[in-house]
Amino acid sequence: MSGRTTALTPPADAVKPERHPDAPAPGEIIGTHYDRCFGCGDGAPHGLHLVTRAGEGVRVTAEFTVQEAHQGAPGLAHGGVLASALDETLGTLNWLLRVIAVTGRLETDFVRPVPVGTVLHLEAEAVAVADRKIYSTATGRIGGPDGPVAVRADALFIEVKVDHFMDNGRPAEIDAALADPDQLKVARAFEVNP
Ligand SMILES: CCCCCCCC(=O)SCCNC(=O)CCNC(=O)[C@H](O)C(C)(C)COP(=O)(O)OP(=O)(O)OC[C@H]1O[C@@H](n2cnc3c(N)ncnc32)[C@H](O)[C@@H]1OP(=O)(O)O
Repeated sequence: MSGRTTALTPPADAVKPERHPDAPAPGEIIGTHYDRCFGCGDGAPHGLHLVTRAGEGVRVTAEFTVQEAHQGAPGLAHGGVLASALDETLGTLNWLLRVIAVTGRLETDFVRPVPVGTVLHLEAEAVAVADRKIYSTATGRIGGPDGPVAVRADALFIEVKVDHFMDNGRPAEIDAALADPDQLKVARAFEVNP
């Protein structure tokens, strides 16, 4: 039984999120948006290396294998790492909406312990939009995509302008990302859909 805060209940005037016509097709892998992203980047050695796929509607699925570097208690995944996996999966929904957004609130239930070596099967869905606010929900299952729920989260993402990253990120990484000759990579590093 989970008690959500009112901040995660969509207001009465919220609408159903609409998948953007140019969103990746269902089944398509949504590649990493930034090489050094802890959630999905290949250049983050202890990162989660999450592989996310577009689903139907405004849904995504992802898989994350818990590594030794992700432990909290001996042989068990750290709760913060599991919350990160949920956050990353939820964040990827914004690619399907073609909206730049950041996590404002993330409420996580830890239902079952997750041992090292486990594949966490994640699924997320955007459920409502109200102005700049995007309400979404996610689960992480173990033992297979239809296995028992080990973690779940509800989240509120807030739409931002690209300036959010330019104004607040450390200049060294911003400059390095902007210097990439691959314009697609530059756009994606700042979470702008191509
Ligand atoms: C593929 C991509 C993968 C992405 C990886 C996963 C995503 C992430 O982890 S992003 C990183 C973590 N998040 C952050 O760093 C965000 C830090 N926070 C901020 O920058 C700001 O607080 C920000 C942008 C969220 C909101 O600030 P601001 O733009 O000034 O919005 P503000 O006017 O305060 O709020 C807008 C609305 O959202 C609501 N809101 C804002 N924050 C919250 C919150 N924490 N809880 C509930 N409601 C909130 C406000 O109440 C307001 O609602 P209303 O319009 O009804 O009055």
